[in-house]
Amino acid sequence: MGALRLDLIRRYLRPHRRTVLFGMGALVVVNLLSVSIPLLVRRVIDDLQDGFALRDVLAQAALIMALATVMGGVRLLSRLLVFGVGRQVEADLKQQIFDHLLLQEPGWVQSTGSGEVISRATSDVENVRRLLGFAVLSLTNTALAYALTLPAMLSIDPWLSLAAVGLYPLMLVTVRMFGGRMMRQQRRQQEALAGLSDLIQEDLSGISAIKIYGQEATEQQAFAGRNRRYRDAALGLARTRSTLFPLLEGISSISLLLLLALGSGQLASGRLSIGDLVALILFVERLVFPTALLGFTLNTFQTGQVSLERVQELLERRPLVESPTDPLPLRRRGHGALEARGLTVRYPGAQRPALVDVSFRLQPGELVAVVGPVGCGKTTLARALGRMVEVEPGELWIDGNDVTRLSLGDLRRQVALVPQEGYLFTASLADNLRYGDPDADLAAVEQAARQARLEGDIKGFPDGYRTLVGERGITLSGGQRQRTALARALLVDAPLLVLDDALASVDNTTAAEILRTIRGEQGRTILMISHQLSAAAACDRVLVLEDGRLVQEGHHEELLATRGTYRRLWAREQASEQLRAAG
Ligand SMILES: Nc1ncnc2c1ncn2[C@@H]1O[C@H](COP(=O)(O)OP(=O)(O)OP(=O)(O)O)[C@@H](O)[C@H]1O
Repeated sequence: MGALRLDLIRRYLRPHRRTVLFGMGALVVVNLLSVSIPLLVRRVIDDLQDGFALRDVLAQAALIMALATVMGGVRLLSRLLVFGVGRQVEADLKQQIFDHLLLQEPGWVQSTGSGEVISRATSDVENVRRLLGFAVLSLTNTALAYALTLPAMLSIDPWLSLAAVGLYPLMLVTVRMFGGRMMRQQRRQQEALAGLSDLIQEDLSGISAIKIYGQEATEQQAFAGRNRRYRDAALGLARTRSTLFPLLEGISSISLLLLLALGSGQLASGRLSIGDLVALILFVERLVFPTALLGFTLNTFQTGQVSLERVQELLERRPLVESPTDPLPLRRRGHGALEARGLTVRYPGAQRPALVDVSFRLQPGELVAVVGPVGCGKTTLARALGRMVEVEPGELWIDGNDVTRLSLGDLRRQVALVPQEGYLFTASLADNLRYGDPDADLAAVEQAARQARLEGDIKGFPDGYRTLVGERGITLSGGQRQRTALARALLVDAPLLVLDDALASVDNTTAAEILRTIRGEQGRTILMISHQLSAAAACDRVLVLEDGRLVQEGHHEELLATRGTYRRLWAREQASEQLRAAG
């Protein structure tokens, strides 16, 4: 176990210290009451030896019952208070993690893996909740139980008391031994269950592929394997539990027997009253639960500790791309002038940069294509413009402003990025379209849909703009998805529009119409990344990238007349089109 992060525990508990203190106070009351009850019972029994007075006995019994009831109520209160703090910290942490995740750049989320991030935001946070709720409560309770009960027992008969609780460390050791195994088995069972649900989810999403390739039997086998693993994990856990609990009961019964055997000797010799013996029995019984629980608590501390660190590591991760602390004020829509001055972008951990010393200028209102072989850095350029990857100061300028000096919010209002695969949220089509501007009215939404040539498709949808799309909604075709993503970006009305192969699934005539409309209506600068050189031919200018470098720049005709990458790519495209036409 690493060093106990008391600093973190304190930090999480600080906002709730009053509640925690109240909870602890309640625990003190509970433990005082639970020590006083056996002492009262002892007095009643001893008084009975001197003669039976019904009224006195009834009065004492009523008092004991009242104390027991108060104790139950206060115990409940202490649990509600301390467990409530655990739940509150859990809710706060989840919110904090979620807010923090939204600050991270997309590349980090992709490289870390959503499974890892989700596990930290859920299971680790739950372990922290158990540490701050259950573990804190039970540790305090055990400490108080021993601190108050043991002196009371020793005052009755020290040797008998020590003999009775002498076996209790054995109980602790047993729980520690089995508890560790139980936790590992619990984790294995959870993982097996997660594996099972992952497979169901994946197979349901990929059901078409399973059918096309006739892989039902393979998938059934895979499922049977995971199902078996889950069953074995669950059985293993049940076996450990059903060994541990009888063992604990056994140790506690031996303690009791020892107490009765030795105590009856003391009774016979008159060194112990019946009341003393009964009180000792009640005390010994009372210590069983806190002792056994201490073992589980130590395990909870151990896992909670690891989880605390994992959650903290996540929360301390600084996003690579952050808003400047003193951003330039930007009050109006810009003109969409863009300039790259020696732009160089390197992905974290990459051997070589994805963009190297790229320089170019775009005048407001220009339509410029970016082309180049696969992996030459086109998408990276699009990401750099929206600062989805880190850009060095002074290398990228929009309307004369260094992009790193603009707040990320302002920058992203100036640059609308349309990716090849626009993500659709499970919501109405209208809400998906107004995602970047939730207050946009229906007229604006309709205008954007018209500009992106999506209107005709929407008329064919069951509920028009109210049609549910995304995971749980209707499936849109590739072209419809792309035009939806484009309309979403148009609605934001940014002066610089970056299309990352965003019209690849749209036919050439429609794509040309869309481009004509969107550049004409609002005076936008458009940077169009494309795999199709025929689309680039219609642009004002073409930038040609190769191996992350800008190798050519000019109009389509000009570039064709020059020996170089563009002419090579063009020849290749023509050849493959001829092949397609022939075949
Ligand atoms: N998140 C990332 N981390 C590390 N390297 C990356 C990352 N994304 C892209 N790269 C690398 O950077 C280089 C440029 O990639 P980029 O996606 O910009 O190329 P592209 O021209 O858009 O490719 P394509 O034509 O396939 O769309 C490639 O070598 C790619 O492997």
